[in-house]
Amino acid sequence: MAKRKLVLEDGTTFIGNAIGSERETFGEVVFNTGMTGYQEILSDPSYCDQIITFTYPLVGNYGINREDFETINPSVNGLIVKEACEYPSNFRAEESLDTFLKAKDIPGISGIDTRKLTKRIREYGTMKGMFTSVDASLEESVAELQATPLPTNQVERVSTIKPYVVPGRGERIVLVDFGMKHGILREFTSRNCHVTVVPYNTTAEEILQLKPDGIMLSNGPGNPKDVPEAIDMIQGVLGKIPFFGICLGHQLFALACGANTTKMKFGHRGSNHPVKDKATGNVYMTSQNHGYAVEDWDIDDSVLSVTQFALNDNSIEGLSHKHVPAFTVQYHPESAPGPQDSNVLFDEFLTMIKQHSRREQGTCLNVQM
Ligand SMILES: NC(=O)CC[C@H](N)C(=O)O
Repeated sequence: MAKRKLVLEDGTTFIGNAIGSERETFGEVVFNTGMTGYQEILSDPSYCDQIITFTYPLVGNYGINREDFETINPSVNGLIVKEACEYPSNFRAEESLDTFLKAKDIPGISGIDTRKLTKRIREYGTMKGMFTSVDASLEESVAELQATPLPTNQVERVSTIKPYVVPGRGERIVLVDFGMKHGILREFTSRNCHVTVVPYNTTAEEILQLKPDGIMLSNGPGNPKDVPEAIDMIQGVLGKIPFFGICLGHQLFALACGANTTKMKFGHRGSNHPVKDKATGNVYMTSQNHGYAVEDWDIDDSVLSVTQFALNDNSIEGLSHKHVPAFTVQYHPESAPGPQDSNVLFDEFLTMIKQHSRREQGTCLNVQM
């Protein structure tokens, strides 16, 4: 098997086996602690431009199937694993991990000590890294890594270019696609909603013209501050239509309400992050994938309530607006992959929509009287 080298910007090197495509890539190296779900994770557009290392030592054992993609065009820049299974065994498997990586032009490296790599990232924070040939000069690679900034503006690359409709007989939802996981769309279609998926830069006026009952702000890659058009849009529709936001959608909602976001040291990526709901005291196990978080110290508490927080580091995991129907979570209630403890949030959103429309109708009746 051909060899490949992973170089980090601090000069740490790992030599392993080349898997996937031949491409020599560069990206932010992040780790995911999920024990399963590699297909969903590799195809989650929120990982655009990043190189993912799995802490679970065996990846690929149940292959790749047709149903579990979060998008069919993954934008991840690389994969790092301890052991990549060559011969998957599962009734749903249609191809091996390596075949999939080659078909999607994603390079990877196997056979390295992913625990050592993860400990390094935990200690120093996420770092830039690149795949090179084994005999490439370390000095040159490190100089290149240090001189090359991480890419920005990923949302415009992964969002849909044109709006499209998935018809249904229930509530009319406008789903703003910042790099949407298809799991979010599936949650609405399974509840019979009529979903219009729109590009990330759709304006408030364009959304209002669609007369939605509710607006869903999707997850997405990169820094929320790279998407100012979405912040304007949110300010333009807030209070007119009920809102629900997930992950990047949560961060954009916070920015639109005057809060701030900041980059975390190494983020939250995994399938078992405990989150506590302040009102009920319930703890949910959640699926997470984020490198930014809403800062808690400058939230205007006359506008926003912090509804949930992470038990691992106390960071903000949920927000709701104090005066208008809008709430958001930092984690992934659609799971895909991960536990489904918080899936009920989609039902709560549909209940919020019904209550809002009853209130609006009540207001109209009062006006007529
Ligand atoms: N999954 C997401 O939506 C991620 C949001 C954002 N890109 C972050 O890393 O924090």
